[in-house]
Parts: sequence; C-alpha cells; structure tokens
Amino acid sequence: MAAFSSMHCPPSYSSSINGGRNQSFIFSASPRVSVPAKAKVFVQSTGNSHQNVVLMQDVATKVSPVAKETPMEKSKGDLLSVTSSKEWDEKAGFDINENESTVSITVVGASGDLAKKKIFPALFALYYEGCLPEHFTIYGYARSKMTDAELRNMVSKTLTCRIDKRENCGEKMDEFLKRCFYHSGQYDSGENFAQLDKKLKEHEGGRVSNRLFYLSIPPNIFIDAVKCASTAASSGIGWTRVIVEKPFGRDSESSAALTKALKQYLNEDQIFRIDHYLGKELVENLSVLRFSNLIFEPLWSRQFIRSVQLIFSEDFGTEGRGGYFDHYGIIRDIMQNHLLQILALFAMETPVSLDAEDIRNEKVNLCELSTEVKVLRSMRPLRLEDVVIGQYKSHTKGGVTYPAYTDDNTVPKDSLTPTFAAAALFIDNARWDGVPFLMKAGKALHNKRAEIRVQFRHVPGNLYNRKFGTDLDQATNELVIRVQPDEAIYLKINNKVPGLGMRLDRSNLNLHYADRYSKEIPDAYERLLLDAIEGERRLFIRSDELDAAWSLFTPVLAELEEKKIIPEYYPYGSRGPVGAHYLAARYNVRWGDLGVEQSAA
Ligand SMILES: NC(=O)C1=CN([C@@H]2O[C@H](COP(=O)(O)OP(=O)(O)OC[C@H]3O[C@@H](n4cnc5c(N)ncnc54)[C@H](OP(=O)(O)O)[C@@H]3O)[C@@H](O)[C@H]2O)C=CC1
Ligand SMILES: O=C1O[C@H](COP(=O)(O)O)[C@@H](O)[C@H](O)[C@H]1O
Repeated sequence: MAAFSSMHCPPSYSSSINGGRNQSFIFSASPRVSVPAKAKVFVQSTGNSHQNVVLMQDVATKVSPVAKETPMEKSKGDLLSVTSSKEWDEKAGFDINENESTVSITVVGASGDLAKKKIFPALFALYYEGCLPEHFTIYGYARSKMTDAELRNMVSKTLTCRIDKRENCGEKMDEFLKRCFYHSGQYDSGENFAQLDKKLKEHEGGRVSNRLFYLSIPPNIFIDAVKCASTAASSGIGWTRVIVEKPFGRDSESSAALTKALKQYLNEDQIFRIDHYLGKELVENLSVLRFSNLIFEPLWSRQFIRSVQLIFSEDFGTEGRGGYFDHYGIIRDIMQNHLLQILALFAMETPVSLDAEDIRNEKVNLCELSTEVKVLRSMRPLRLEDVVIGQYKSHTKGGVTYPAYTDDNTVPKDSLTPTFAAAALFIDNARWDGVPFLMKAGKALHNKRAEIRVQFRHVPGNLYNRKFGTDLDQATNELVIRVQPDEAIYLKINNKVPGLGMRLDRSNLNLHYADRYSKEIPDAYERLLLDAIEGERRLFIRSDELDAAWSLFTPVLAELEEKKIIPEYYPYGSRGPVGAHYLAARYNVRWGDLGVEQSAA
C-alpha cells in the first residue's frame, strides 16, 4: 500500500541530484512516497525488529515500526529491485499507515525574532498547502512565560495565506493554531525538557513519534538545548532530528568544537544545519538551469566566463541585531555561508548522472566528497589583499538621519566589525582556473538584492566592435540570476535596433518569474522545513562542507582581527566603499550591478 496518498504536496525533487527526494524516507512518516525507477535496496537487520537498517542506494534510514511485520529480516542481505512504490511495499511487505505515525515540531526559542518572522509562518504555509502529515503537533519552547493562547495570539499576527488561494484562509489559520502549543522552560534543564516530552507524548497518543527540534536560539545555548532535547525529549521509536541555525561557529576551530559537542548527543544524520539561501527558489534552480539546458553547460568554464559575481545587499542596517552582529561581521554572516554555498552550487562539476547510485559511487570512489565539497576543496583560502571591508556611517538624506553602525547601543563605539565586504576568490581546477569569483555583501546599502552575475568574455574579432565605441565591456553578454527580490533570470545580449540604420542595443532575454508563473514562490524556510521533516538532507550543510568553508575564510578573518584593519566608512544608503571597485579592477572586471540597469521586469 502506498502511504499518505491523501497528502497533496507535490514531489518537487523528482529530478534532483540524488534522484528523488523521498528515497531516503520511504519507511517513515513522509507525506510523499515515491521510489525511483529501478531502485535497489540492500537490507540489513540490526536484530531489533523495530529498527531494521535499510540502505537504500546511498542512504541509511532507520526503520521505525510503522511496518506491521518485519519481513525485511527474511531478505537480509538481499538486493531488491523495484520499479514503483507499490511494488516496493509489496516486496518489502510493509504496510505503512499514516494513522500510525505523528510528527512533533518543537520550535526552541519560540519567543524570538526568527521564530515569529519565519518559522511559524513557514509551518503554516506548509499546513495550508497540505504538506504536513495528518498527525502533527507544534510546540513553542522558550523561557518566557506564555500560555498556549498567548503563543497562538503571537503566531497569528504573522500568518498569511497564499495570494492565489485565499479561500478558507481564516478557517485554516484557526485549525493550524489549534495544533500549536507552548511549554515554558530553561534551555539547560533536563527536567523542563522531560515535561515537554510528557506533553508531546500526550499529543502523540501512542503513535510512532517523529520529533523535529528547531533551534532558533543564540549559538551559546545550542549545546545545552541539544543535550536536554536529546536526553530528555527525543523520540523512543521514531526519528529525532535537530535543525541548527547559523552561525556554526566563528572559525574553523570553534566550528569543529561545535560539531564535536553536537555529536556527543546526535549522529550527523540527525543534524540539519540550515542555510536558508539553499532553500531559495532561484538557488535551487541553478542546477536545473545549468544541467537541463544545452546552451549553458558548454559555456560554464574559464573558456567563456570572465568573472562570476555573487552580490548581496540590504537597504537596512543591523538595527536590533547589533549585539549578535558585532561578534560575527558580514563575512561570517553572509559570505562564508550564503554566498559560498551558492558559489559551490554554481561551480560544481557535473554529477555523473542524477541516479543516486552514481552519486553514491562518486562519494565512495572519491573519498566521500560530494561534488559541492570538491569545489570548496579546490579553492584557495582568501588572502587579505583580496578583501575590502567597510562599515556604514550615519547619513542624512531628505531630512532623515540614518544611524551609523556604532550608534547601536549594543555595539562598542570603537567597533571595527565590517558591515560590508568585497572579496575575490579563486577555484584552482581545470574548469575555473584564473576566473575571479567576486563576492560583495553589505548592510545599509542603497538597495536590497541578492543576485548572481555571470560575465562572459568578449566575442573574438567581433564584427560589430565599432558599434560599441571604445568600451568593449558594453558588448559582453551577462547572465543575471536575480535570487531576490522580484525573481528573474535574464541574459544581456546585443541586438539590432529595428529600423533602416544599423544601431546596436543591449537588451534582455528575460524570464521574469512574476510574469511567467502565477504561483507565489514559497519562502526558503518552507522548503527546508519540509525537507527536514522528510529526512531529505540535500539542502543542509554537512560537517565536511562546513570545515571546507571555514578553512577558506578563517585565515583572513584572523588576520583582519589581529591587524585591526580599519574598515572603509561608507554612508548609510550608499553603494558601499569605493575600494570594492579597485578590487574588481585588479582582476580587470567591473561589478555588474553598478551599470545603468535596464529593467528586467
Ligand atoms: N533573526 C534572523 O533574521 C535570523 C536569525 N538566525 C539565527 O537564528 C537563531 C535565532 O535568532 P533570533 O530569533 O533572531 O534570536 P533571538 O535573539 O530573538 O533569540 C531567540 C530566543 O532565545 C532566547 N534568548 C535570547 N538570548 C538569550 C540568552 N542570552 N540566553 C538564553 N536565551 C536567550 C529568547 O527567548 P526566551 O527569553 O523567551 O527564552 C529569545 O526569544 C540565532 O542563532 C540566529 O543567529 C539566522 C538567520 C536569520
Ligand atoms: O542569515 C541571514 O540572512 C538575512 C538575510 O536573509 P534574507 O532571506 O532576508 O535575504 C540577513 O539579514 C541576516 O543578517 C543573516 O544573518
């Protein structure tokens, strides 16, 4: 019997790198069950009838006793070939019934900013779209005293319905809120977590309990909370997973210490390190764009690409988060994670195929490095001369005075923490040798934007060079992937202006999402929460990836701090320090976001 057929959340990774989002999760409470064509399943028994370990392609999954019997023991060591989930269920003898399992999601730090702004709204959106399993409960956990009604009231203020389906919105919100509860407790109290466990059990009503803890708390209390959650409130017979928010340390050493501490209480496959940029629609689309269109992949190398630019800007400062930010700075806050993850996805080698078996071979044969990690390992650690840092200063415009970074009471007046950085990174492999990957990230700039700009080389011997005057840069193609806002992918091309003369013009071939797709784009947190519930780890950061990412940035971060490098001050609302231009110029490129941008809409 194929389970959870009542759920109508569409499988969205059916052609993902690991060959389908559900394959690691066939036996658990996934609302979407599918088996990749001709899946091979290797079966082992742990001797515990409730916990057979099933290695399915490259994934090991603990099987909880959702199976009515344990027929897998009969076929221990066998390879089963199946072509559909129905056939799988029949061969494996599993009879998975949604009524028999439940998912409890505990938002630890529920009173905080991220929980209110992102996590509860994302959970509601999943519920609204029918993506949560039938039996689920949401618990808020924090020290603040709150009743269930008060939590519901707080959460209700941030919920919204999808634009295209407002029907029954209020009703759905009420139903959702009825499934939300609150427990007040300390983050380091096993006793308080044990009380939570008791309450969760009441809601789970004897079903197989799968538990997800979302750590939406400051990093200094991660370990206490993980320890208490795992020892006093983890699931006895289902899975227990923990989503960990960034920052994952401040440098290689602290990150390794954090991973080591987490691993005292959790296995790596229980830890879901979230980088919400990986859940953004256009970031996820990168692989599709590149590997499913003939026209891009052949151009994806040093031969045709002159520079790649990863740009993040926000038009507001660190107001309200200065205390956190001052300890980290923009390089750790945005570059080392969000922009570097995009870079790795952008630059990785082509996987042998989308078949999970090939991915597994690749991992095993190549020292278990994923294609993304291989990119990171081919990169040169960032050098001080390839970094420009800035900090915003107060600026008055139109009668309004915008604060300096150091005007924040939680920031020391003499802070040198960068709120802006530009950097040039290089990948020393055959594909990307010599191509500058320029990153730029800043707060309190003139706009809010995240984009990838791929600047192509000049056309050799271009017949139309004269038409572009002396500025050949005007004539090069540029592919822009605008991650946000107003998602778009557009390609700048040269075109003849219609008419009897011969005038050339730069125009955009434009895929503007709002025009092309009527459906609202889900928030990154929705996708990632759903993945964590489904046990799909592809968009979460593994510890080896994290180590590789930190090793690129740790030396320069240490040098900036040791040498007390003074940031270049830029006015709030400006385009940032001019040093960023010199950095790009050193590599003979220009920032693509500074030209006169033709509307991509
Ligand atoms: N906010 C954002 O936009 C983003 C946040 N993050 C990360 O997500 C996590 C949560 O962020 P955010 O919600 O902004 O954090 P908050 O500062 O709002 O903290 C969340 C909750 O943790 C408790 N808390 C705060 N400080 C302490 C402390 N010193 N000791 C014990 N408990 C404390 C508070 O709950 P109570 O007092 O009720 O216990 C608070 O409501 C952090 O790791 C952050 O780095 C990541 C990306 C973006
Ligand atoms: O992780 C973080 O991301 C946000 C920006 O996220 P976005 O989805 O709104 O682009 C950033 O403001 C914050 O400083 C950082 O910690």
